[in-house]
Amino acid sequence: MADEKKGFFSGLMGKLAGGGGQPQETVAPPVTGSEATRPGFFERLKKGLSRTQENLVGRIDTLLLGKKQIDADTLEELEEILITADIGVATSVELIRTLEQRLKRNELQDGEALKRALREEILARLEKHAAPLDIASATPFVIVVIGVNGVGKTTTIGKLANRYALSGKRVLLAAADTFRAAAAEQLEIWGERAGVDVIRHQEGADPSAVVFDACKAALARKADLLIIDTAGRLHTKINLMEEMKKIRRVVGREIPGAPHETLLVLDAATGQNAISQAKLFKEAAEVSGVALTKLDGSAKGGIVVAVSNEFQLPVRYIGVGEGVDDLRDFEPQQFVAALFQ
Ligand SMILES: Nc1nc2c(ncn2[C@@H]2O[C@H](COP(=O)(O)OP(=O)(O)OP(=O)(O)O)[C@@H](O)[C@H]2O)c(=O)[nH]1
Repeated sequence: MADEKKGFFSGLMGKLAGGGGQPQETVAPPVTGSEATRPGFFERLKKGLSRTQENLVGRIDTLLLGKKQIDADTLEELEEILITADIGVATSVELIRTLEQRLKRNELQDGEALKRALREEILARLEKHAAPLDIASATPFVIVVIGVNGVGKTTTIGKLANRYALSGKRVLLAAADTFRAAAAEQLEIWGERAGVDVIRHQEGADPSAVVFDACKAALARKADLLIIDTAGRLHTKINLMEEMKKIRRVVGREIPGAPHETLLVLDAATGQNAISQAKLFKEAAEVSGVALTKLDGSAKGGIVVAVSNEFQLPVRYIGVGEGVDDLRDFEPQQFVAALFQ
């Protein structure tokens, strides 16, 4: 990690520990530096995915080493690798069935052909559900962000705010996670950095009231994008459903057609746990897209495939680091190229 990045995060933590009254100078300068001094995103993606690459492609290479011929046993062993690389049981079985067909058609002459076929099949599944968010499709475009604690929800909102503000969009943030004061404070710090206003109330306030004010403010200030941070907790499914219903009702009443996106943030490093969260949140909260964080340093990047194929949820963004420019639109071609480098 770059020193300047550490500088920002210790600054941010220091500011949080010291309470909200500290002067703004305590926040260190931009996190990631310019693109000129950092490797390009594809390089960072490749580096970030290196453990997943080892866990998946590395093990496939070992399996294929010295194999003269691909047969049913090879595919059986491959299935086990796919499952343990967090691609998910259903998707792994589906991939193997397709490869079996290709084997029967004599399309898998050797290891290279098998790898190529697997890459094509994974890409086809990712592309089927890929759909980058077009925030210009409505004004203001409203994103409600949900996800359990610690998955990188606030960081993701901060990165999005920064990115869209930099591209000239008028962005507004709403701190509707009113359960913890720290959540709103953290959001404000990201807001300050991005030069974006944050609508917040006191700790313990009704999240819907924050949402109501934020919608009014977004309309009055002619915002292009309103991002709402919610507690989105999963105490019980009923609780979450009720909270989300209320928020959606308020948003929809104030801004017809909104929310345009209910974005679920998942921590890729939690593997199967993230898969369970996707299932539960999809049932309870009408999730329309996913941001997968912490792909860097995780061996469980296969869940990108599981999430989109099993739950038919578009992966909108991927996070490959703590830096402000470490969150990007998910691009299947680029992802698969980085994985099968
Ligand atoms: N390595 C890495 N770290 C990340 C990424 N995204 C977020 N983080 C880190 O994950 C930690 C948790 O992020 P938060 O944004 O505070 O998570 P949250 O979901 O808002 O959590 P609460 O505030 O507790 O609800 C922070 O230390 C972030 O810097 C990522 O893509 N890669």
